[in-house]
Amino acid sequence: MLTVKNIHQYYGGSHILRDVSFTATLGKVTVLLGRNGVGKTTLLKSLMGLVPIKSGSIEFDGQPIQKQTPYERARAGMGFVPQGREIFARLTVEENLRMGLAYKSGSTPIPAELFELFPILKQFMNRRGGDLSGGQQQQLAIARALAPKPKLLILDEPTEGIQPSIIKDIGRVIRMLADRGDMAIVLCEQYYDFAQELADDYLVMERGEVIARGLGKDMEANGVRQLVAI
Ligand SMILES: Nc1ncnc2c1ncn2[C@@H]1O[C@H](COP(=O)(O)OP(=O)(O)OP(=O)(O)O)[C@@H](O)[C@H]1O
Repeated sequence: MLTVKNIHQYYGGSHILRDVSFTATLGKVTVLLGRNGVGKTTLLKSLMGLVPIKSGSIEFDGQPIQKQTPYERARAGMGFVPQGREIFARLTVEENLRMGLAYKSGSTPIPAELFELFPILKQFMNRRGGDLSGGQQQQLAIARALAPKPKLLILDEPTEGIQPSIIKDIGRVIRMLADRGDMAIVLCEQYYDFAQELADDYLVMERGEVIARGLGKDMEANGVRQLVAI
């Protein structure tokens, strides 16, 4: 589904991503771990085309996409939940969800399934995004990314600053989406237990490089917890 090969990225003269390669597969959650500042967000932004890569290739659904704009990547079926959520605070929940459908035709309805996944959004449909709790905003950001039915969902630290009950709900949704088998999920996460519970595959980054990888079920035995401990 997603094949990343040998990508390098720089901010000015700083070499941030160093020869990063990995794949994400339909039906699986690929977890990306690493301490603060190792380049995880930069990697996710590179996948979405939000920052340019210097070299390497990104193939999505059989097509090279590294030259495509973020808009084209979204249209191709890549969904992104950014760090810090970035919902539109002054727009209502409904309007935020419609933003997720912005590149579809105007008549595309908001999928009813989103309200089964996150019932609170139905209840707060006319409330402004900025008036939701952090956890509700995170659910909204995930629902907005899901609205156009992506084939790949990329999430950047969805548990950051979120209360435990909502973290559980978000975890259940991620597992359910992966188990349906028609979506690949890339999850960047600092919360180790959450990451381990969801991981089918894992990658650990350090100073812009992938330094460890394997199956989620082997994370504990492989000492990943120690690798990412602060
Ligand atoms: N826009 C930018 N311009 C210059 N340097 C940047 C920029 N964004 C990030 N960096 C630097 O790139 C490196 C990687 O940052 P990045 O945000 O990708 O790390 P991260 O692993 O996602 O960290 P965190 O967990 O804190 O979000 C850091 O050294 C950071 O200071």
